[in-house]
Amino acid sequence: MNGSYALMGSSAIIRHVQHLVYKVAELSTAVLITGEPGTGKDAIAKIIHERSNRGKNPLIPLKCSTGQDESLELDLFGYEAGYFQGNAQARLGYLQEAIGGTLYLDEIGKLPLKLQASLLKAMNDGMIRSFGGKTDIPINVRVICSTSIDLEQLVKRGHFLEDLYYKLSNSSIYLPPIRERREDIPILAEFFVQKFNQLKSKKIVGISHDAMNALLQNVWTHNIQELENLIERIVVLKNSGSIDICDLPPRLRNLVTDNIDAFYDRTSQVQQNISPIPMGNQNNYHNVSQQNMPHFSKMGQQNMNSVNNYSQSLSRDINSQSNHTPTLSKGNLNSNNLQNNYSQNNAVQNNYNQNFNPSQSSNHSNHNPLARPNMFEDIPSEIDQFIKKEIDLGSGIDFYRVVEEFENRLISEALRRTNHNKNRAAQLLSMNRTTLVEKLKKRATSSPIKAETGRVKRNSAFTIFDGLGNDSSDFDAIDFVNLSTEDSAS
Ligand SMILES: Nc1ncnc2c1ncn2[C@@H]1O[C@H](COP(=O)(O)OP(=O)(O)OP(=O)(O)O)[C@@H](O)[C@H]1O
Repeated sequence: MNGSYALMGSSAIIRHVQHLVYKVAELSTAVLITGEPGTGKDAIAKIIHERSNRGKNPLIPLKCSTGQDESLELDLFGYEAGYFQGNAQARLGYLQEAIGGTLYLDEIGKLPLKLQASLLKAMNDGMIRSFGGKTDIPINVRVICSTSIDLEQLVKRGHFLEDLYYKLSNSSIYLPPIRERREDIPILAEFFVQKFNQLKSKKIVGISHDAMNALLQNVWTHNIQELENLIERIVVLKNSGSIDICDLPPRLRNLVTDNIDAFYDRTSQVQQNISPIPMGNQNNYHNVSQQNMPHFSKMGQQNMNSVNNYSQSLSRDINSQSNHTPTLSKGNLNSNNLQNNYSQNNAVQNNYNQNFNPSQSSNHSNHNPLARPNMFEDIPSEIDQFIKKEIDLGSGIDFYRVVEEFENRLISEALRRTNHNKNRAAQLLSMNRTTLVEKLKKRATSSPIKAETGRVKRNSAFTIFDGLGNDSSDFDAIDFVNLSTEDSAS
């Protein structure tokens, strides 16, 4: 939990996360932050705490994956003097230390079941009793948790308390791996160069095109942490100049491609292969992604049009930088300086965005699987078609029906894209999970026809929008069935 308090990135995803961070910072409820290791969960927890009205009070971190069950329990609840034989001194538990502030439980999925129950009780009662204590102590503590394991799976297997899961996941933030938001790599890499320039008193001026090209194509199994460690190592070994391809480790040097379009096409295949794999299967995930990594040509190729365009457009664009890059900057790590240095690098980011993010560049508009500025961009045209059809039929438009259709379509699409994970679907739609569940319940009770089996058949509204080539009939049925089981508690 040390280091910078800045949240860097310009992808649609990171902007969405920033939005969620602002929203949950205003609340006092528990927060669950999910994502693979190194995606920035600790950083987000810190920012939420800093931005909340508890920000001036302590943020107490506890890693649930370390220590024995008993010592974790003592850490959390504390003990009175004389509780152990020969132990004279009392010790305050973390829950007490965090009073008025935040307790951050890292890797909550590793918390033993017995302790999960004690934590849930403490959260529900707002009271704890230390070991050897005779009275209950009121605690006003916000709990933020993080996990890189899929808690839903743990609940299903009986390794995690369902009630605790629902209490925590009411406000949840998912951080996708960096390979799903590669647009953020240049900005993060440049940010880390500045960070370690300051910390190590170095004067590295930036990252060359070839080197950045390789960074963009790496798989980053340990996500941002791996990128940060790499940049730190390079800055330590170098004194000045820019980071070039020869400064990178050999496995990265081989990633430079002579054809950036080929890279996008190949990466698209990789992404299609890996995206549906749930968080819990990270090992499989890495295997799959590595198997499918494209074979890039060796370094030194110069015909990377996109990259060359970058340098030509740099001077042209340097004066027209937008402020769209979210930077949540706080804290003690000379963040002002970092931000100042960093803002100069916005130019670099935007140029990389233009060259590597085809959604912002007409040259590549059909290629980019990496940037997802608008996850639902295909939906408005479907709605347009639907409206046209209604008008053509001469029946006019039923305003409320069209609005309802649009809402249904967005919800269905979000669920489909998240493999029916309601937490993530709610995140995609920037709505609370409970709101989503309510809407699904309404949808289930208002129109669908229940079959004898208890499953729910799609109503005609969904058929109208079945134009994506995806058979969503099973999906709708499964979705409503889930409602009566999984969601009845929430
Ligand atoms: N968006 C970001 N902008 C700047 N730095 C970031 C960002 N996300 C993560 N980092 C940095 O990357 C490093 C790894 O992030 P962090 O420790 O928060 O990840 P994590 O998901 O909590 O990892 P773990 O699961 O291993 O605890 C930290 O130094 C953090 O400051």
